[in-house]
Amino acid sequence: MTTLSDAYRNAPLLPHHIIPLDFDSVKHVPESHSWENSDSGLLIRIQPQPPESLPIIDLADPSALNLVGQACQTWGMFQVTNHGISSALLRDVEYETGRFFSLPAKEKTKALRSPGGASGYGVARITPFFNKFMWHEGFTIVESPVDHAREVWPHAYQRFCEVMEEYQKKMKELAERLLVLILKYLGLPGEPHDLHWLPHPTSDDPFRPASCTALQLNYYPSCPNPAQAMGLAPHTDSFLLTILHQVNGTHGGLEVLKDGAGWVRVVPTEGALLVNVGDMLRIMSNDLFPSVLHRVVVDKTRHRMSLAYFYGPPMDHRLSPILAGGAPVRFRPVTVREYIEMKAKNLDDALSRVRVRS
Ligand SMILES: O=C(O)CCC(=O)C(=O)O
Ligand SMILES: [Fe+2]
Repeated sequence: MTTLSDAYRNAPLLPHHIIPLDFDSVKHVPESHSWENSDSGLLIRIQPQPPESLPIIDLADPSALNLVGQACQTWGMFQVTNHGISSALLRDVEYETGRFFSLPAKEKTKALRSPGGASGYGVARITPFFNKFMWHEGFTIVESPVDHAREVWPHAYQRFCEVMEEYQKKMKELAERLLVLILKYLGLPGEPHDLHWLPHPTSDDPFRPASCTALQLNYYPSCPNPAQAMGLAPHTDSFLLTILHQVNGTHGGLEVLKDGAGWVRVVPTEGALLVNVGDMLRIMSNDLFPSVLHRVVVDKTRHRMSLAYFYGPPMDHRLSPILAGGAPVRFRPVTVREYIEMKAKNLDDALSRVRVRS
């Protein structure tokens, strides 16, 4: 079985594309992190639209299937309540995430991601595609964080690992529950034999192939001049679904590029989780669902944390559009592994490389 690390091994990163700035040590935004004069023009701040337009869906609502499907189609993003993740578990992951990021830089770098690795501490994986660095630190967990956590806390790593593993387990259940709804909405018939990695409604197959997942802990320190900085540059997520928990109450920081409306601020709803469509679901939906560009802006006085759980099919699964009603095929088949490798080398161009018709 191939793993996420195998897919990244062919696109190793340079050390300066892994080690974050020691944000505690700077009083001004250094040139390396100032997007103000960058030619990308990404920093244009468009007046945010009213936040209430992003759908909030109660998963206990009998019409959840249609509401989720429609939100995927119009926004590619929505918030969910009644998601089954306890507030105690959310508090625990927030605490453990904060415990890691509040360590001195020297301690955090003990968990540094290796150049060709998928997991560990480091800058955002999209960094090499931009000529400026982001106001961000990340910690990626693929399955168990134990190897890296043990480097940081040789005698106190267990709690961190237990909490992160429990959270991933619950996130996986939620992702699969959402995916079953979404695939039904797309008109997928009863028991598709090529999607046997999804849970069966009545019997659990112990030999079910492992889906490809990762948990990304994000930390955005407060910034002396937020207008110059970029928390996370615009990108789309690669996998089928991302489930995002935004920590720090309601002040937000995430913005989504909405067709015709510009950058719209996503204000977190207390207790809700945010779900967004990734490129792989865009492929499976034959372009019906957009995988939307999103970015993060930073704040002068408050740091922000978020936890993004990425869920995809097993690495060897061949993604191809589910066709209802004989629509023309928009994407050629591609394996999960091929797509992740393409994205690691081409970022925004990856999707156009599998597109056969626009
Ligand atoms: O921090 C956020 O709100 C967004 C994080 C994100 O987009 C990601 O990790 O891919
Ligand atoms: Fe993202």
